[in-house]
Amino acid sequence: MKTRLSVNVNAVAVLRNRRDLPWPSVTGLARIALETGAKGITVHPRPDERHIRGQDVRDLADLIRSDFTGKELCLEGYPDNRFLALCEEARPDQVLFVPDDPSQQTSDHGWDFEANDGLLRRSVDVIKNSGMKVSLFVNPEPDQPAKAAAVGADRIEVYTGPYGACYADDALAVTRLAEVAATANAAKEAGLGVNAGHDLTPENLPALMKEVPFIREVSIGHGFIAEALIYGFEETVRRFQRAMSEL
Ligand SMILES: CC(=O)[C@@H](O)[C@H](O)COP(=O)(O)O
Ligand SMILES: NCC(=O)COP(=O)(O)O
Repeated sequence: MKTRLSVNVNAVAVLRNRRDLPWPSVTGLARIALETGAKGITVHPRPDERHIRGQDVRDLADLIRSDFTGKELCLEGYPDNRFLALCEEARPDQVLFVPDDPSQQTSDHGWDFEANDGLLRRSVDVIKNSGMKVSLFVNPEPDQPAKAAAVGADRIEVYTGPYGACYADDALAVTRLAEVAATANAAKEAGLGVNAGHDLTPENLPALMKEVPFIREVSIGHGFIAEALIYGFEETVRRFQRAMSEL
């Protein structure tokens, strides 16, 4: 089973929103990524619409549904009524619930399952009853996947930010990678699919894929856009695929 690459295009919307103009085009660049071989698009429509807006979600859902059979849309967000309503409207293939406070700069931690048990059970039910996959963002701690399974998740997404941040410290990277791998193995034992995301790059992906070859999907945004500014979207998809040994 090959690991799927889902390109997160939040940062394209950051650039687009600098002016009251429709370029760079979120759907246009998503199309290039999908035509080049990415298996999906991920977006995080945050409450303040600092980057991805509700209309971007609708446009991406229409694009993938009409032109890219077999490719997937993943929506990420905190399960408030606004986000759940957007998921019901757009019907993505997968929803990732993250515990983000609206004021957070980015997603930088997984769920506190004890404190959010009722919210997660209700929200997971809403999405699964509508026929969409549910993934829950978890810290790289092996006791977390069982808690995700207990509230009904289909998958977890292991937060790989601490691993990605070790780009200059090989010893620490080994430790952080072991934490990710232990969490992924615990999820597999709990019968959950395993996704991974946050601060992944062509440099840190090979070791991750070697250690955890059963990852179903990696979603990559910040590192993807950083590469694409140098190499362009098409070549950057290929660079990530090589790093994932897809080619
Ligand atoms: C869930 C995750 O780790 C990222 O997709 C995050 O949602 C990115 O959000 P920003 O692009 O707003 O930093
Ligand atoms: N779920 C992770 C994601 O979609 C992208 O995270 P990042 O690569 O922007 O850190």
